[in-house]
Amino acid sequence: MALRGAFRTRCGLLSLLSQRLPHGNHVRGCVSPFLSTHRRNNSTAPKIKVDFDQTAGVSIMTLQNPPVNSLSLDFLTEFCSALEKLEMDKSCRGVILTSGQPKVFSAGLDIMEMYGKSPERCGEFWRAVQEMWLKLYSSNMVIIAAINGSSPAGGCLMSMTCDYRIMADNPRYSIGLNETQLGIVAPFWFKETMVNTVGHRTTEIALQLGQLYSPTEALDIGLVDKLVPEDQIITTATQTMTKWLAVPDHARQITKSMMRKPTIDKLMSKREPDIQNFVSFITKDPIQKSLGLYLAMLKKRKS
Ligand SMILES: CCC/C=C/C(=O)SCCNC(=O)CCNC(=O)[C@H](O)C(C)(C)COP(=O)([O-])OP(=O)([O-])OC[C@H]1O[C@@H](n2cnc3c(N)ncnc32)[C@H](O)[C@@H]1OP(=O)([O-])[O-]
Repeated sequence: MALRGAFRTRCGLLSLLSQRLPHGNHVRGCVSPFLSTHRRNNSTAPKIKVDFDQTAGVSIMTLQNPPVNSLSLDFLTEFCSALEKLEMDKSCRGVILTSGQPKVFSAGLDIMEMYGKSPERCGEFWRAVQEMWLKLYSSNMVIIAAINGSSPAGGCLMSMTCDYRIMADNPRYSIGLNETQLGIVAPFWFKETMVNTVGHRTTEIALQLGQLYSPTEALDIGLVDKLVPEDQIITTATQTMTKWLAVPDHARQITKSMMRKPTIDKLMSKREPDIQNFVSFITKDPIQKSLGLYLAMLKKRKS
């Protein structure tokens, strides 16, 4: 499998571091204040904030898993549950995904979930990653990403599952599937999501290099659809949503499904082997060593 190839590389760690309609006008949701602390979120505070505008039929899902919205098992479980509730609520036709953390949309998969964990736990984690992707990519709702910060790896994957991506025009932010830079390999469904977004050749280059793109570069290759000043990102996402929701739901949904079904079916038919493949790869000593080095590097860069 593709993952095996990663053993041949010593990690490239060092190089990285440089949907119906509504009544009333009230806002629903599990509203809680953003955590101001810049520490790992081990608390039981909600990791997702959902604000539902019933008049518009649109929810804003704000990721709030400090410090960097990494996708931990707890986060993924809560996210999938929140998304499923919205999916089942026929009055909700659209979702805007954004971050409540400064500078970061999502740092991708929580590396701590892949480091020093048992095979059983790694398998549970990977099933949750698959579930997040399946729920987002196959959603009947219009999903717009308001990418107000960096979005590497799993963060980029999450963004790519959306129907439209608006990114804050800040050259300090980056987005891309940088897995190879950690000495790990993006699985086939990460790869196919990117191919479906930017095309085969661009994906080939991007994935091999583990390329992270600036907002301008991401717009150039079609990884994002629009750049706006950060303070206009939610307004722009809301305006864009109005345009998308003007299209009859059934026609848009069937079209979306036609575009995405082959990739979704592929993962559905290979879920268990994909989990086994991930577990056997990630628990190998050289891969664990790579992840350990990368984590150390992240901390060192901070100090
Ligand atoms: C087959 C598998 C496919 C894999 C897919 C993936 O998504 S793999 C994932 C690939 N993802 C990446 O390669 C992204 C790596 N991350 C980054 O590049 C940067 O954190 C940033 C640009 C997202 C934000 O920069 P910033 O200057 O605003 O923040 P900062 O850098 O100061 O970090 C603050 C704290 O968060 C910690 N931490 C960070 N990320 C992760 C994580 N994913 N997980 C866990 N922890 C993480 C960091 O160590 C630090 O901890 P400390 O010392 O407080 O205990």
